[in-house]
Amino acid sequence: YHRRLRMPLPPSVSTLNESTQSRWSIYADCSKRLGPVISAPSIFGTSVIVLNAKSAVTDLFEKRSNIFSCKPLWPMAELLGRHNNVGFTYYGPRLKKLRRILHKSLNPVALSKSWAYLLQQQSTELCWALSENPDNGYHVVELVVQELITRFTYGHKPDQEYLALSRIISERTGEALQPGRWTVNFIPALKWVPSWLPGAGFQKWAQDARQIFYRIVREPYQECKLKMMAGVAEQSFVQRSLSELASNASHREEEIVMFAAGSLFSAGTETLSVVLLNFIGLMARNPDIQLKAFNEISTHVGLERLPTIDDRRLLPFIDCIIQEVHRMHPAVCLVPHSNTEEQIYNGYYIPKKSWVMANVWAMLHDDKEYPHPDEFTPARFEGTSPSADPRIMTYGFGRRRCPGSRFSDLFVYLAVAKILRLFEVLPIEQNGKPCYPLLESTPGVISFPKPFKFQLIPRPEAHDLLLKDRAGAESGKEEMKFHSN
Ligand code: HEM
Repeated sequence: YHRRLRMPLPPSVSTLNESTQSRWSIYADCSKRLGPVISAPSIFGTSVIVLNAKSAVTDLFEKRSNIFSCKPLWPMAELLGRHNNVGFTYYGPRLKKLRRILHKSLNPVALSKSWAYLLQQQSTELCWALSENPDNGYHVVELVVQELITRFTYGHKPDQEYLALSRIISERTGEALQPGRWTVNFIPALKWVPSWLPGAGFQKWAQDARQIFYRIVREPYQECKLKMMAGVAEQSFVQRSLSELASNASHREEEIVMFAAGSLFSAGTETLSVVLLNFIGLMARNPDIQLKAFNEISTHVGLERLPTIDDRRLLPFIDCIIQEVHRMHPAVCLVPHSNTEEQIYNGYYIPKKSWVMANVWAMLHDDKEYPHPDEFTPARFEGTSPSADPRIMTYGFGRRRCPGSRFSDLFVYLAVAKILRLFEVLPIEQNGKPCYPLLESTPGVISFPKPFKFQLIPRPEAHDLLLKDRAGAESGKEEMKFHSN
């Protein structure tokens, strides 16, 4: 009470008119007047603090990570069972176990030893699928990324049913998180109200979604276990993690593997698709940048083969493009954390269990750090220090930083380098005029570009190179097979 009386909350943004501007850019504008730390209209009756500067995010999410590594409370999402997912798990021993098991399969050594093949193959598949079905390019990107994540997690491609159920869960989760829609989000005790009571229809709605959620988490996991017992499981996150567990592992330990696996589809597919779609859209608007990248590949890798992971250090301009794509359009513009204790920061009071959001978009559009931030200029990253790299921010912070960042970054590199080697990306034409992708983003937690169309013009030898790469990948497949007995 003493602190609460003496310290003010950060200066507040009174209204949000999201019809004309996204929330992150409204917060960025306000912070120019009010300072880097502001408070926004509350969500579910809880204080919302927005951090618009890198220094504030470093001070709180990194230096005070013991306090700021929790996630906000989402009672309705809990009713859907989503608190079992890594991204919704509150900070504590369970989260540490989940992240430890993910790290075992996603650390740099595991990546180069175990997943190089999958990343190489699936990035070539992306180029092949795009060349086969260019009119539907936007959805091709999403589908290939979904295949990548499911193959990594369970060792096989997703079937139509799994994709359909995952889509339902993603939509239901979005609805569960809608501010103001559910009373239980304001009064968490309603979680315990039985579904037969009048007015408790939300319980039935949540129960249906929860059953679907548990199905998509349990069924592929059980299938992978059965394949392991039969000795025919492909290498995957589940297969690796289970084979490392002791033979007398408890049910709880197995559950950790199951829920860590069940988190990856929702955490990895949309974010990764967004980055690739923004890349393609930005390329369609920037032919000169494509040419510069193609020349870099032609000079340092040659035109006889596709770029590989080992070529990465030879292609600094490709990396500049990737950094600039992340900077222009971060996949997650507002990254929410929560604090387990009340805090004072720069003379302001931050109540316990606030929503504290890092405004990644604001930090990456700060014109002091990135002059002319609305212009797509990959060359701004030529020779810059690693501290300017936007990926320090776009993959999150402190103890919650994205565990899939290295895996994802390697895939983005391979996809970008291969697309730039194989194709020229052009806008489609309408009435004889180029129709450039607008790349307006949707307002959700993950900011997808609105669907757009593009054309791909093959560069020399593109088709032959793709055929050769696919054949090579197929013949190396046997090495991936895992026989547990
Ligand atoms: C370009 C693609 C991606 C981007 C931009 C991205 C970004 C993020 C961000 C911003 C967070 C929240 C971090 C925080 O709260 O501070 C996060 C969390 C997470 N990401 Fe990613 N991610 C990507 C791809 C992936 C992939 C491919 C995987 C899995 C293989 C993955 C797995 C996760 C998981 C499990 C979490 C939850 C971590 C936790 O809450 O402790 N992500 N990611």
